[in-house]
Amino acid sequence: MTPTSQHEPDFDLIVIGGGAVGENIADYATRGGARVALVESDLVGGECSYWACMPSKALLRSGHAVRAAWRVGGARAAITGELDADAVLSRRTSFTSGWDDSGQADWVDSAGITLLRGHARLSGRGRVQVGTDTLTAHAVALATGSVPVLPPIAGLAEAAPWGTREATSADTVPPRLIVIGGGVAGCELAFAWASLGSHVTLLARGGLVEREESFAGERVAAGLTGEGVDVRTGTTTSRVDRAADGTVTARLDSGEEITADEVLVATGRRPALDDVGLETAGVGEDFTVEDSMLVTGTDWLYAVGDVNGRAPLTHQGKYQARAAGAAIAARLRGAPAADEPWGAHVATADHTAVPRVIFTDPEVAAVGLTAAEARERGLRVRAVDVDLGQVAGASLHADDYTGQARLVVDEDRRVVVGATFVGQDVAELVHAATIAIVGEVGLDRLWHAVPAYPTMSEIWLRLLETYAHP
Ligand SMILES: Cc1cc2nc3c(=O)[nH]c(=O)nc-3n(C[C@H](O)[C@H](O)[C@H](O)COP(=O)(O)OP(=O)(O)OC[C@H]3O[C@@H](n4cnc5c(N)ncnc54)[C@H](O)[C@@H]3O)c2cc1C
Ligand SMILES: NC(=O)c1ccc[n+]([C@@H]2O[C@H](COP(=O)([O-])OP(=O)(O)OC[C@H]3O[C@@H](n4cnc5c(N)ncnc54)[C@H](O)[C@@H]3O)[C@@H](O)[C@H]2O)c1
Repeated sequence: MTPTSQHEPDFDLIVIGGGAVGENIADYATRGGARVALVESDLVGGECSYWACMPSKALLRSGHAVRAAWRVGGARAAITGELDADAVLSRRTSFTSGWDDSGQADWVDSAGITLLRGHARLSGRGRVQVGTDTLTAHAVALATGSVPVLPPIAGLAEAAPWGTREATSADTVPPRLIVIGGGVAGCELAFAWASLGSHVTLLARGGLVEREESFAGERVAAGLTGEGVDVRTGTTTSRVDRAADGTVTARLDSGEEITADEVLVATGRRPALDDVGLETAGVGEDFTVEDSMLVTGTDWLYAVGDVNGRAPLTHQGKYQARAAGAAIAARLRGAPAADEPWGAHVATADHTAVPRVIFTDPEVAAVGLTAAEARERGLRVRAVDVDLGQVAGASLHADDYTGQARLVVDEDRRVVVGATFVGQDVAELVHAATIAIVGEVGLDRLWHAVPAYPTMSEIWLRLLETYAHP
């Protein structure tokens, strides 16, 4: 990537894709002194701002607030009406700025980044085509995100189902909704629309949120059922049809048919690599990246965020972007990259310390490895489980609070390698666990991290006590 060409290229760095990740690479590289162009074909800000994290969490939040009050004696009496679905939808819209990206485009401009609108395509080393223009750069970063996968269910494509974009931007509540997919998006959106008054049927071919500890999926299923969702696990959908009156019918392998007003498909995503010209860079779609996000086998092409498939979450993509943006700027200056593990220019935490929060009720907040994953990696681990409801802070938080916490402890190093909390409002508990894992804080030292009384963080004390006295 050394700037050796005879003609100075148009930019030091061209970033393809202006989602949260692309914006961050561009920003960090610009701060490091690079001349950067950011190319976006749709809305600057990408999926997270307009059709994913922000609108989905806004759809969920109002229902969580009402249930939280309902669970506290005294506060319950103050709830005298129903959730106002129209107001929830309009609050959701405010979080997307009405799907208007001018605020984010202004920020790009103010950060000194050149914003180009249009579809970008690689056309060889350091060359990017945008419309009829071909631009050159020392380095190119792909931050094109991911696209939904439509499963091969007969009739499904013709039935024009909702994807997550439609489910996060709809402005009316379908009276009946079928959700296909029991992963994170399926569970969150089933919960959101049920809380807004839709009668939701969730069709999962296995269990729910199966990448997490199994108790997480079981508790999420109970939460969904409590919200009125008809949860069908271990179910295969063999056919979907939309009738002339607009209703949709899903036929299950059992022969049962379920009819609804809309069907949402949330069955996973794949890297967005269609028509990006990867072949012109001599790279296959099964590429891998180094920890600085440099595509293996190249010295100028980076792939950051959902597109590299490492940890498809906004916070993790932005973390990769900070590392990659700074690494690119350093390399352009001819400075050595800090690419040793945990250095400033690498995303080491992707391998061992990715935090995940599922914003259903109960919430699931987890980081690092599940017990099963740790064992698959050959670690000798012990799982320590504690009932979250035992903690004084939790019982104050909500009457009859129920929840569960698990630490996964590496018995050889006596450090935490995984943690999972399931219960109302546990999202904020996970960062302490992330710090313990990243910092490799020994269990003996963790005893000195005293949780304030009476907070839910006292769960840490119970977990350490249970570890010491199983
Ligand atoms: C329903 C849902 C809810 C989610 N909730 C959360 C959450 O709560 N927390 C969380 O951490 N993560 C969440 N995620 C995941 C999160 O949305 C993604 O991890 C994140 O958006 C990835 O950012 P990105 O910048 O890599 O990709 P994207 O946000 O997809 O941005 C990529 C951008 O590139 C543009 N682009 C693509 N190809 C080209 C091209 N050839 N030329 C020019 N531009 C191009 C696209 O238009 C897009 O704007 C959720 C995902 C979904 C589907
Ligand atoms: N709170 C959050 O952080 C959050 C929320 C939503 C999405 N996301 C991100 O977005 C990504 C995509 O979410 P997702 O839920 O679509 O993916 P996912 O991979 O979490 O879940 C996909 C689900 O679909 C199921 N599935 C696949 N094919 C199927 C079929 N033919 N029939 C029935 N079920 C089928 C899978 O078994 C799995 O349960 C996630 O990986 C996550 O990174 C994050």
